Amino acid sequence: MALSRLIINGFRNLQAVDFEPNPGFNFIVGNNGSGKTSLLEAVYYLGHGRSFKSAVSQRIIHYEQPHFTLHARMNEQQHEWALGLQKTRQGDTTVKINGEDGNKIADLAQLLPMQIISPEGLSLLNGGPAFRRAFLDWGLFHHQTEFYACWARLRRLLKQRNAALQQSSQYAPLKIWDDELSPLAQQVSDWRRQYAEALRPNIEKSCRLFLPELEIQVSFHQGWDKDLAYAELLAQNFERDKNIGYTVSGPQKADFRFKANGLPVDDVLSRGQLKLMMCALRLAQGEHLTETKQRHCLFLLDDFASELDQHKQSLLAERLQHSASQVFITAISQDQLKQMPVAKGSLFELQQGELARLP
Ligand SMILES: Nc1ncnc2c1ncn2[C@@H]1O[C@H](COP(=O)(O)OP(=O)(O)OP(=O)(O)O)[C@@H](O)[C@H]1O
Repeated sequence: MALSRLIINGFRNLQAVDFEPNPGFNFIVGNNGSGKTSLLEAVYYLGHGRSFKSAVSQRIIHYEQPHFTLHARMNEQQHEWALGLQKTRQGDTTVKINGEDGNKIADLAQLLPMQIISPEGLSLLNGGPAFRRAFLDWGLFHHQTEFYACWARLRRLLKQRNAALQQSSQYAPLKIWDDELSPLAQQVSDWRRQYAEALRPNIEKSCRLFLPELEIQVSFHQGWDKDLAYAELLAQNFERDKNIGYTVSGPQKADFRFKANGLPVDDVLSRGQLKLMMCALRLAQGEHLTETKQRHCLFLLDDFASELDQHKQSLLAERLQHSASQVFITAISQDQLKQMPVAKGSLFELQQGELARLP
């Protein structure tokens, strides 16, 4: 999968960007504040319907514009898609696929599997479990067609159960929710466990390459005692859940933990090592998608050179090349791209939100 044209209007300081990306490497250089991260953020927004930087989409719209629009032309296995997304200051979102309205963000996300490696992305390793659940669920979204609907239904049921918890003094009225909720929770957990297991060899291989000095262990935790059926646990925990006011255990608390030499990675790894581990995980997930679904992720790398020594930079360049994916890489200057195969890709420069192709 590769974007063959990208048009960005009114997105942060990118007033009118229109270019034809290289199907391989795209290097974007520019001074601080020129719009490099914003360009990656725009591509990410198109594939996720949200930013990786800002929780409030209105702040992303150019100060003087009523909306932003993103258009892309995308090719995959001899098919071409025209994708469009517009977000207004009022919060309305329009998604168009091949000129047709009424599509959802999930439809765009399905077409555009992508991985981001950015300074914010370190939260995958040093943030809360929600970031690691999102990592697993990204994989399931692309591997298991029923996952998205099942997880959405489960989340709705949990919300309703939490509201009911505040009103019931007996367990009996909650059992109606729990009878529906339990099999869904069990199913989501089974899928997550299976995916985590399937991904493990890719993660181990990738970590051995990027962090050969460390023994990395990965483990999946489903969010409740694995020897207990979820329905049983909900009934058992009723009093505790009622006192706290919400459902304490379950798939909404699952985690995918990483240890280095037996210790939590966020405690022992340097910042550079954390970045390498993030690269290893993202590349492993992309590689697994290609192996199992014959699909290529798009890779977005913000501030590629920071924290990495030259050897690791060239290792990352090599792995990205090996992935045969389309890649967007930002750097302050061409100097920082010495370890990258610049001659094989396209080089662009951003100056105050204006993009120009360099020879
Ligand atoms: N809603 C907005 N409208 C217009 N400009 C904005 C908006 N939000 C942010 N900006 C500006 O857009 C510019 C682009 O920021 P961006 O983070 O993309 O730069 P960058 O090239 O990645 O910089 P750095 O190298 O410092 O990371 C900044 O000057 C920022 O102040």
